[in-house]
Amino acid sequence: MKIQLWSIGKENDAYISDGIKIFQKRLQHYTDFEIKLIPTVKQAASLSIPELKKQEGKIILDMLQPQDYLLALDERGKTMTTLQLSDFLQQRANAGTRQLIVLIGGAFGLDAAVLQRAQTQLSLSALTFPHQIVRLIVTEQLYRAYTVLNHEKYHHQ
Ligand SMILES: C[S@@+](CC[C@H](N)C(=O)[O-])C[C@H]1O[C@@H](n2cnc3c(N)ncnc32)[C@H](O)[C@@H]1O
Repeated sequence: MKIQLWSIGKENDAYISDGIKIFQKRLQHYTDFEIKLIPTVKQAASLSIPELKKQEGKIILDMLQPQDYLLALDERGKTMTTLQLSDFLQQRANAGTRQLIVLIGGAFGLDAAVLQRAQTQLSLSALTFPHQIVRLIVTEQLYRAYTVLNHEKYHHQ
């Protein structure tokens, strides 16, 4: 199963990109993993935040293939333990999902139409994190989940 991490926003700051590189490289031992950054829609004076989110949402919906499984990161979503995340990944692979899109919103979050398209909305916590930090957490958590599936000594209960 291919996993693509899509994230709205600018390039990572150095302190984030160093961490992501470490876990991305490790994760790639287990699965085909790619990160795609989607530039933020420029906030023109006439564009309200809901309009901006809608435009970003349209871009994402156009990028998605009908058969893609969309896992959207949203603080109001459901929480999972690391073991549940591993089970989720195994279930997706067993179900024949060819491409799992893990999506992180921009500064104003994800549009309602995108959240509706998502088969799963995942919350990392009730706290709001900056999207760059979410990129790092998600990459590490995917790596952690794959070490569980591969019985590697990384995750300790
Ligand atoms: C700065 S946050 C956006 C906050 C926005 N005000 C909202 O209500 O969604 C940017 C993105 O990071 C992700 N994010 C931030 N905190 C999160 C959390 N606790 N759980 C899951 N995703 C989170 C979401 O994808 C969110 O769209």
